[in-house]
Amino acid sequence: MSDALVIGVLALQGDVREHLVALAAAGAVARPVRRPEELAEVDGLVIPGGESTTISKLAVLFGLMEPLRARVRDGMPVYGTCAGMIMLADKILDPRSGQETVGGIDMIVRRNAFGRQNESFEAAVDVKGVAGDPVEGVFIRAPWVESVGAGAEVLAEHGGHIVAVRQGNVLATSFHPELTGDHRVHALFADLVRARRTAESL
Ligand SMILES: NC(=O)CC[C@H](N)C(=O)O
Repeated sequence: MSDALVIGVLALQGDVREHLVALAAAGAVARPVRRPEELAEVDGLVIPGGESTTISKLAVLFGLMEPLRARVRDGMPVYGTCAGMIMLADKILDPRSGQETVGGIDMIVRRNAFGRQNESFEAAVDVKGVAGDPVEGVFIRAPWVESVGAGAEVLAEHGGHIVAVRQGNVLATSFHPELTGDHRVHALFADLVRARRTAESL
């Protein structure tokens, strides 16, 4: 087995390329994942921003929904941004009919909570676990987290709303660090993936 840390990006829809670049900058071998066989080969996975209803539908269509749930249950580290955060919520407050999630974080999210596309904004966000200056948060039709259960840890808030959460190896942010050139959140995630791999090989 090679020593390289292999992190996939779910490549059904959304800003896949930006995550591949950010993960490579964080020291991982980054690969797009579209098929269950590709999912089986990665140490960790990013679910990008995009449109959660579309990603959900395509995940079912490509036969990825159950394998995704199984790997998350099994402890594979996963990081979701924006639509990806929605995919990792155990519950959506306002799902489109038939919209499913992978789940993994005991939280309830509200889609498009920060407003429409033209109300997108940037804000400095202090993220627990990211040292130094606040992260520049890019919010694009972003969800927020209405509430978290006991197992989930809030990592950041903006305007009184929860915008970053972690539960075990599952990490989610309402905003898009992959769009800023600041790779500290991806580095934090790569550390999670590395720690999990080390734990597994003991
Ligand atoms: N930038 C984004 O990922 C937007 C998310 C989108 N509003 C959704 O519901 O999936």
